[in-house]
Amino acid sequence: MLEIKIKKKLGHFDLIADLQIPAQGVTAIFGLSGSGKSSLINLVSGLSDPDEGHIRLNNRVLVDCSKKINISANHRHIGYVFQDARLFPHYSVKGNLTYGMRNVAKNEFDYIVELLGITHLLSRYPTTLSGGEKQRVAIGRALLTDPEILLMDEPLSSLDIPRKRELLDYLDRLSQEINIPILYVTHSLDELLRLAENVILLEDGKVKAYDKLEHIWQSEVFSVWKAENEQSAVMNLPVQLHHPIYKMTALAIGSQSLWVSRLSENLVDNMRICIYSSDVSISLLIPEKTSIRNILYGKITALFSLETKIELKVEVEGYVIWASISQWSCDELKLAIGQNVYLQIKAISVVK
Ligand SMILES: Nc1ncnc2c1ncn2[C@@H]1O[C@H](COP(=O)(O)OP(=O)(O)OP(=O)(O)O)[C@@H](O)[C@H]1O
Repeated sequence: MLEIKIKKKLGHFDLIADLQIPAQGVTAIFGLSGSGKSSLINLVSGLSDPDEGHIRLNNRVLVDCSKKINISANHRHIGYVFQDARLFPHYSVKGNLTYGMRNVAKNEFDYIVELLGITHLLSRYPTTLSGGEKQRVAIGRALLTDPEILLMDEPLSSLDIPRKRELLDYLDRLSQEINIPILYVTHSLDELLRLAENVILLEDGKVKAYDKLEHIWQSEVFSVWKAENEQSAVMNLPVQLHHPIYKMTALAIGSQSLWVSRLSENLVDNMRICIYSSDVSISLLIPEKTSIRNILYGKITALFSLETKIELKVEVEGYVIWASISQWSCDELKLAIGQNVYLQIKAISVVK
């Protein structure tokens, strides 16, 4: 566990955080430019010092202002990946990887190098690598120092979109396979959806929210980040079964099922999905003889009237799904809070 309880004066505001971050999975630090994201992880890495408070990693004090303890950055056992790879230009990829390497057996080295897809690059020099390849080497170098936590400060921000997607795939795999917690700074919704389990939402140096991604996504404070005029629901659902004939997988939403495309043959326990309100319509009777596979039963819990449409919040066995319909349909069906309805879901994006 990483415990952060600090105060730090930053230009026109104070950065204040009181957080307990789990010792596994990806915790994203999310917020507008200038909200204090990099400053927060710089305090953890030891690149800067808090004015007040303490930071502990797995019960080990990294810094404690009241006790005047401040462990230097190289002794914190922390891996850091910056926006730019910062490789040593005069060392080969292998030289970069082994620089600062600690407690790593040969088979572990091979495993990390393979996981990051850089085995074929070992004898190359940084100037001959693409941006994405450089970042993969930088991640490998950080991992090979045997860190207790990996800090990543917008590692994809300097890459073009195809390279971003490619590296995102590696990061996704990495986060599932390695047993090191990752503190990941980003202001990209794509990266958040794909990688984060927990999210720290920063605004002007203050923690506005800290919760599981699925909860943050539904929260009022997060609404400004989502597409204007369109609601969406993100859910992490357990896999129920794979269709024996069609490449579809059923996910359990309480006692009901949602069918989604099966993206890979790998068996996973859970899948994260996103459903946009524009893909959901409402029926008062159970729809019959329809091409739509996903029909759920739920209860309307809120109704928001927008300029051109109505957004309905529907609760399905504890999960929230949004449906977007016209004022005309809403009036004709006489929809109201507390009413039970069938949701017809036309499309579901499988996030991971
Ligand atoms: N050493 C410093 N002295 C004064 N102000 C600072 C210092 N470091 C950071 N700041 C200010 O603190 C605020 C937060 O900066 P920080 O780089 O942490 O934000 P950020 O959320 O990481 O932004 P970005 O997404 O643009 O990287 C900014 O207004 C910045 O100008």
